[in-house]
This record gives sequence, structure tokens and C-alpha cells, in this order.
Amino acid sequence: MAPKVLISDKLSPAAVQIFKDRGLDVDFLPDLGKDKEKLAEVIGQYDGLAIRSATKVTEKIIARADRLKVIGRAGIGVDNVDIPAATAKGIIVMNTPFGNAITTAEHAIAMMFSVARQIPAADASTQGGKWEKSKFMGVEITAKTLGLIGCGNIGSIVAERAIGLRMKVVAYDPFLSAERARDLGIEKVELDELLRRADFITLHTPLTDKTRNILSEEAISRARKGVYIINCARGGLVDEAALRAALDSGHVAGAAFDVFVDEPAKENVLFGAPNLVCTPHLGAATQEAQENVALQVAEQISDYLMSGGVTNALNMPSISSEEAPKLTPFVRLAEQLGSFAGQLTETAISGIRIEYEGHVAEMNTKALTAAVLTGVLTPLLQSVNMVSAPSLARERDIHVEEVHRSQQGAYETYIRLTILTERQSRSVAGTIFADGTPRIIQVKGIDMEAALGPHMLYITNEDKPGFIGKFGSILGDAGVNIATFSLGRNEPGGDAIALIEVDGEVPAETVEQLVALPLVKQVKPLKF
Ligand SMILES: NC(=O)c1ccc[n+]([C@@H]2O[C@H](COP(=O)([O-])OP(=O)(O)OC[C@H]3O[C@@H](n4cnc5c(N)ncnc54)[C@H](O)[C@@H]3O)[C@@H](O)[C@H]2O)c1
Ligand SMILES: O=C(O)[C@H](O)COP(=O)(O)O
Repeated sequence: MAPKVLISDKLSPAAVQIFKDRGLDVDFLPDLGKDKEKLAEVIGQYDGLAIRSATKVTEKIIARADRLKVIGRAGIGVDNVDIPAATAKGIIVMNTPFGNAITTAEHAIAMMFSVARQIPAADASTQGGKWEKSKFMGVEITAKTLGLIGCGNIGSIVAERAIGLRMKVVAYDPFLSAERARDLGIEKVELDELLRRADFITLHTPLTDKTRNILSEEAISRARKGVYIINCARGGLVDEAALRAALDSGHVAGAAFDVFVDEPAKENVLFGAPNLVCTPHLGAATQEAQENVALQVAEQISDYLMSGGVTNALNMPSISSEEAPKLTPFVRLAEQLGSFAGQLTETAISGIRIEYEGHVAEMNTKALTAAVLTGVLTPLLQSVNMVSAPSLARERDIHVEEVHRSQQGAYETYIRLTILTERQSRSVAGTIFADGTPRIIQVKGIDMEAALGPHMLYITNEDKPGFIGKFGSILGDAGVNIATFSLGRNEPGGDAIALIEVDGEVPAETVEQLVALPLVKQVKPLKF
């Protein structure tokens, strides 16, 4: 059955065609996202969800999304998606970080001109039959200082355009490197200095706990008298009530806002303030940007659902569509190693070390580590996948270490996993054979070679004669057929390990009989 995708927002119809061309079933219901109840009712039918900002993907929606594997945001901001809830349920959340950046930067520049020259008010007055030439005295922007709060994708495009307009640009962004600032031809400053120097301030950060009300009443009061403030990023970055008071008093000469604390903003404390220009969240609203983001999100969702490629995910490492098939056998091996060790671990895990040796060390090991963690945690937790496993491990204070090295021994490529608990450290290693199938090649430092089937028995015993015969009789008496039998030992007469594939589950009383055999130290049925 083809994967099924819901488009619940006003995406360009170009997305529908992409989904169809890629072999997916698609429902295009552009108003559905606004109806929470209806969305909750139908979400369980879909493998993919494509949205803009009108669909709120809350914890409640996610709880009903039993088939959902991917949420694709045709745009940048994902504050309308409960990412922790999606991650916990193993759903990838992706966006299109560049598709509407130019368009939004252009909107910020347009808003700056609009407010500097009071164009919307002058337009309304002129078309209203008045000719108020002296009322609309503006300010020039040439040689003025533009203060950017946030200098990522959009902020840096705004900076380039502003420099082209002969402005001086200063930026406050704790994550902006000095080198990047130099390349852009801007000056990196602290917020205080920006407030002191900027004639125009434009915001380009996401809304986070750190950026909420970054332009607070106090910050606005420290800004230059006569400053202009532009917000085309997110409502909530500026204290709206404080800005209203500053516009009324004339401390702020003008403001241009595309985004508001509550949207759709049918009412707002700012409305009616002197020299205020507003647009209804139009930052990304150009044909070009909408086409870009719709095509990108449809391609990304299709890649993931059809071939496992992961692009622009916010809660999972990227995997290109080309590398996905090459990675598949290693993901399988990584998950098997994790599952093997996870099923044998009975006390709290404090650390996990994954050694990637040879060819595999050059691969996308972030994704492989996510697969190892999935394997380790699946026996311990309800539902885990490569999306949720890394955050579940972090939540449990499990320290994860990756080691990469070139080929050292006989195997061209291999992965060794070591699990540390308060009681012990246990390691298991595996490789991929030429036919693409995973093999276990070492357990607890003992060499062996075993393929893992759905039902396995893991046995540790003393390497002395008599064990195998008695073991075979017990399984035979219980009607359990042995499919494969792999043995390893550290030295003759020392510690031995057996990995046995059996055709079906081994009854608990049979396991007890095996445990009671002389020479046997541990018997553990494993499932893969
Ligand atoms: N109005 C619209 O229609 C529209 C369209 C697209 C994007 N947006 C919004 O624009 C914003 C910026 O988008 P982007 O693509 O440039 O994002 P981005 O992630 O590329 O850049 C954000 C920048 O903010 C910086 N930042 C983070 N915390 C900060 C802090 N405490 N102080 C200062 N800087 C901080 C980051 O370091 C980063 O450089 C987002 O909120 C996005 O949702 C709005
Ligand atoms: O974050 C974004 O990409 C913008 O806010 C645009 O949102 P929209 O596509 O829902 O208009």
C-alpha cells in the first residue's frame, strides 16, 4: 500500500503533483489544519503531514497520529509543532530552512521603507482625496545604522541588502562568529550597544525562552529616541504593550510588524498606534517562495517515506537518498548489536561506547548511533525508533561515545558496541558480509560468527565436554528445532559462548532445564 500524505494547509498545489509523481497517495485539504477536532479525527490515517503555520500539531494531535512518520513544514518556523511530543513518538519533523528566506528578507526591507516614508498612511490619504504633502515627512535610510537581532539565514540576507542600500549594519547574535560577521561586512555587537546605536532595529530570531520579549519595555527604553522597529520574525519577540506606549510617546518613531503574539491578529494593542505599518504574516507570501517551499517539502517527505532519505530534519540526523540504501544493512547491524546488548542488560545503563572501524567509520555514524540506541532501548521501553532513541538516551543520562578508526584487523569494516552498567561492561561486535547480511563476530571479546534469526538462545558455559549433547536432548524433548549453532571460546577449557537460532519460542520450563545443566552459567532467549 502506498504511503498516504495529508496536506492540511494552503500549500502551492505543486506539492500535490510531486507526491503523486513519487507514488504516494495524497489528500489536499487546505483548510483542515484550522479545525483541531477534524484533524484529530483523521490524522490516524496518514503516514505524512505537510503543513504551513495554520496547522497546530499539538501533543493531542500527535497522540492520535498512530501511522504518522513525518511532519513536513513548508517554511521555516516550527513553533506550531510540538517537537518533543513528535520525537517521543518517533515522528520526524522537517522544515525547508532556505525556501522562503529571500522573500522574507525582502519583506523586512520593504517594511523598513514603508515605515521610514509612511507609505501605507500616505497612500490611504492620497486615495482618500487629501493631498497632505507636509504631513508625511520621512527619514532617509542611507548612512543610517541598522541593528539586526538575529543574523541567521534571513538576517544575513537583510544585512547584504541593507549594505547595498548604503546602511551600516550591526548585529546582535550570540551564535554569529566573528569570521562570518567580517565576511558579511557587518559589526557584531552586544544587545546594549545595538540599542544605543541603531536607527532601525529588525528582528530575525526564532521565538524561544531567551528571545521572548527580547525587546522588553526596559530594552525599548534603552533604544535611541526616534528608533524604528521592524518585526518579520515571530510575534512575542517584542513586548507589544510596551511598544504601543513608546509609539504613543514618540520614543519609537515607527514600527512595522508582520507577526503578532496572537494570530490571526484581528485585534491587537498596537493597532491604531502612530506610524504603525502592519501586514498579516505575509513574510513568506510570494509565488516564488511558496513554490519553493511546497516543492521542497513534498520532495523531502517523499524521500523519507519512499527511500528513507532524511533532509532538514530537526530531530534526526540527515541521510541522503543516495546513502540510505548503502546505510540500510549497517542500520540493521547497528540495531541488532544494540538489541543484543540491550536484551542482556538488566541494570541501569550509564554509558554506551560505539567503535566504528574501517569503511563504516566514514559513513553517517550519527544515524548508525541512533540505530544502536534504538536497539538498546527497545527491550526496555515501549516504542522507540531512530528519531526518539537519542533523546530518550539523553533523558536517561546515558553517556554515548562514538570512536572512529581506520581498519586495524581482518575485517574491512566493523562496529563494536560496549554497554557500561554499574555492575559490568559488556561488548558485542559485528560486521556486514559481502552478501549484505549482518553477522555477530565477537561477544565479550570472544570471537565467533553468527547470523541473528528471529529467535535465538544466548548461552555462556564452561568449555568442558558434555554440554552440547545434553543441550540438544533437552531442546529435542521440548520439540524445539535448532536452525543454526555457533560457538566461541576464549581458550580451551575456558569460557565458552553459544548463539543458537531456534525455530520458535523456547518455553520457560525448557530454559530452566538448560540453566540447571552443569557447566552452564547463563541462558537467555533473545528476539530480533
Ligand atoms: N514572517 C514570516 O512569514 C517569516 C518567514 C520565514 C521565517 N520567519 C521567521 O524568521 C525567523 C528567522 O528565520 P531564519 O531562517 O533566519 O532562522 P535562522 O535559524 O537561520 O536564524 C536565526 C538566528 O537567530 C539567532 N539567535 C538565536 N537565539 C538568539 C538570541 N537569544 N539572541 C540573538 N540571536 C539569536 C541564531 O543564532 C540564528 O543565527 C524565524 O523565527 C522564522 O520562523 C518568518
Ligand atoms: O516560518 C515561516 O516560514 C513563516 O512564518 C511563514 O509561515 P507561513 O508559510 O505559514 O506563511
